[in-house]
Amino acid sequence: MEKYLSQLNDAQLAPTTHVDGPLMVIAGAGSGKTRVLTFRIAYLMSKGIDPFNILALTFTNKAAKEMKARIAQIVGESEAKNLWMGTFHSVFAKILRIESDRLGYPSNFTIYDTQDSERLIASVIKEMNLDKDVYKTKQIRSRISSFKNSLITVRAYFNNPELVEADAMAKRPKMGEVYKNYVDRCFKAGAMDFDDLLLKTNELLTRFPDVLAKYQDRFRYILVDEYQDTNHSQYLIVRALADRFHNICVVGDDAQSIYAFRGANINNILNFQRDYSDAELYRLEQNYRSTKTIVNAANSIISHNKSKIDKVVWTANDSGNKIKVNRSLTDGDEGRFVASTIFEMKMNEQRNNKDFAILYRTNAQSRALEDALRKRDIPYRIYGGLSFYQRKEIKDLLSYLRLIINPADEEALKRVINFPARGIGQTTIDRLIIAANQQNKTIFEVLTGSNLTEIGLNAGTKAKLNDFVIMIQSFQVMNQTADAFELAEHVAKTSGVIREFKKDATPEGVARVENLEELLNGIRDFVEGQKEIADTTGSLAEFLEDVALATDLDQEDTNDDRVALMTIHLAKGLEFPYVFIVGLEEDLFPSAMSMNTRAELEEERRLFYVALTRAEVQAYLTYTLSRYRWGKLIDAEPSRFIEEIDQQYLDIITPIQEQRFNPMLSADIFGDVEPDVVRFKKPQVRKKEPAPPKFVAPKNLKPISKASSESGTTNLFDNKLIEGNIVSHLRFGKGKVLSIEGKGTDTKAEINFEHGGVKKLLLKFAKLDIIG
Ligand SMILES: Nc1ncnc2c1ncn2[C@@H]1O[C@H](COP(=O)(O)OP(=O)(O)OP(=O)(O)O)[C@@H](O)[C@H]1O
Ligand SMILES: [Mg+2]
Repeated sequence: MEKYLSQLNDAQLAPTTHVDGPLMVIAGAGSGKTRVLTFRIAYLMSKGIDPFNILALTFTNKAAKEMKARIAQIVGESEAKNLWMGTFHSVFAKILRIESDRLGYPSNFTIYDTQDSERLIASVIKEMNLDKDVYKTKQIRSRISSFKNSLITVRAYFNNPELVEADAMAKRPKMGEVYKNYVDRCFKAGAMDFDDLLLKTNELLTRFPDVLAKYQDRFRYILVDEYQDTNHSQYLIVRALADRFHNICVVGDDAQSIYAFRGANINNILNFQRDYSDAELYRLEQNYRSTKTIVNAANSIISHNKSKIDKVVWTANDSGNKIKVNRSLTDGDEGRFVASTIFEMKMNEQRNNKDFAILYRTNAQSRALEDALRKRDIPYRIYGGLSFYQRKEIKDLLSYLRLIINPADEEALKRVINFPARGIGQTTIDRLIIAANQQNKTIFEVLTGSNLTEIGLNAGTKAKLNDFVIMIQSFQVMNQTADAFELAEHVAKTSGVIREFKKDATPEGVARVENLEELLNGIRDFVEGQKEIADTTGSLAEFLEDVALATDLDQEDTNDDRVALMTIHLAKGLEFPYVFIVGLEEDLFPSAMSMNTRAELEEERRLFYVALTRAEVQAYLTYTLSRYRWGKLIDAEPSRFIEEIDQQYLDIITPIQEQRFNPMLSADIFGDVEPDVVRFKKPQVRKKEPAPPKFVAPKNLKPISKASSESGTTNLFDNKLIEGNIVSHLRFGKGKVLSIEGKGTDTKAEINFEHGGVKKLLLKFAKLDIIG
């Protein structure tokens, strides 16, 4: 039997080695569902199934990457890279590009992010002369999003009197027209929003039976992780694709369904056996992640939910410490408690920053925590929130790049036509939009093909517009030969974007310029990465796709040593030795907005279950007696969830801060929390199975030959790089050379990197330092 299969228990082995026919694994947190999915893919490949025929859908791109790296370790990189693996959005964006002409879209369609969609909606509302206090952009966008996720097209909307009436009742009688205009404008701009990526895939598969047949034939084996959180649109796609071979494997946990508010439908689990009458159902019961205390406490919490599939979760791990519950006076105190506990644990237990996660219900809670971590010099990273790519300066430059690839992209054009200011006013832009609407053209087409005098523009304005068009066209010409980095750098300079931000000498302005430089670095990295990796091509279009589909968890390199801060929603599927769940107060968690019905409250409880089950060794629950919310200090009450946990698993910490509370001391590094509150015994957790053979660089290795100059490319193919060398790479970190093949400028090395797994690099491009 394959060696890796010995890393599974019998219950896990059964679904892993189930090859043909539908199967579903329903099991509690930490029981190895994701592991089963990963190993099953390796197993299918070992049975001769072509990786091109396997489609695996994950919750984040990061999860897909990790899964692929794990599979590569088992079956080899060259095989693993042919798997179709990623989020629903990224996989189907790829397919939509291939099939775009069927739907009348260009293959270089832009993907609008939430911000682009909101801007377009705001623009439509303004053009329609509607009251923006009634037609609120965010509300309209989320309504359109839910239409799309329920596959309610514009036509279906108008054919549905209930929907029309509901909007009339809500004093938004023009909702349907706003929806229609928004959809038309996206289409004309050659743009899809996130929800379109699913909606259009459904349209593609229903309207074109030959396309459906093609992908049914391609994806003979389909696997879906976190199945409990698929929405209706995703469900239909999966069902259509699996309809021919029925080789569909879904894994999930109804107790972790936390996206109902975004349309996730728990019935997808319940209906699985109805859809596939021969479906095999597997259950896993043993949790490998957490201590007995955590597993039992989580079980006691979820037992309060009425609607659930009953299941057993137990663990052979040690009991571990009780869950610590800490009360603070204010959110500032809560932050200080968390920071000093982490500080102490690092000192006493030699823990790393990345062993800790702080989970909260809402992004707004991060500020107090950040302040406290900063005071203790504890490095942290916030996931979610405004991502790098949504910052103003970044979007400005990206909009130029988008326009090069897709000149129809209306949002990109509106963003940069007068940025940096070149004397093209709002009236001119409004006239252009009207002309484009009347002539059924894109704005760029109006600019290049129309008689601009006819639409009332004077000679001066026309000259300015002409300069703009010529600039964009010159970029397009350059795009045919230059790589994405050369082009982006040229655009940043020529367009004046960098110059504009450099004028601003405030710290904010300086930070913006740094961010732009960071973006350019990122593009350079991307281009070099593409050049290095054999058999791939890199282009500006590919870079933009990467950016558009980056999810909140995918940002930057996540391997460095930092405390993780994120909302519980984002933490799904992850695990950390130490987990703080903060802000456990009524109206915050459970959220005040989710307590109207039992169903909503049960979803909050599942969210709490997800949070608690992220912890491997120790969980902390914290709440405060007062908290700043909506700009004022309000009294808070402990969350009902704390009471609902079987109390034998809790250790209520004496709230020493109250006795010692003295704001003057709060900056004192040891002054705010009594040390013995946080000096815990060494947790006795059963050592888990040996970690997969991940490369770990030997400690204290000093570079012995610095092969690369600061900026130059290393010519390592004529250096004597040999198998077994330890090398260091800018992006992938340290790695070990597994093998070398080819000669001269074609020399390639297969390297197992700390960050990024096994990669095959062309040495003439690879920037490597030999360090051992
Ligand atoms: N048979 C096993 N032996 C040892 N460790 C295991 C085994 N099965 C799973 N694990 C480990 O237990 C942890 C939880 O596994 P995994 O993440 O696959 O669970 P899951 O069911 O997907 O959890 P979640 O519901 O949170 O997504 C991981 O660290 C995994 O490596
Ligand atoms: Mg999982």
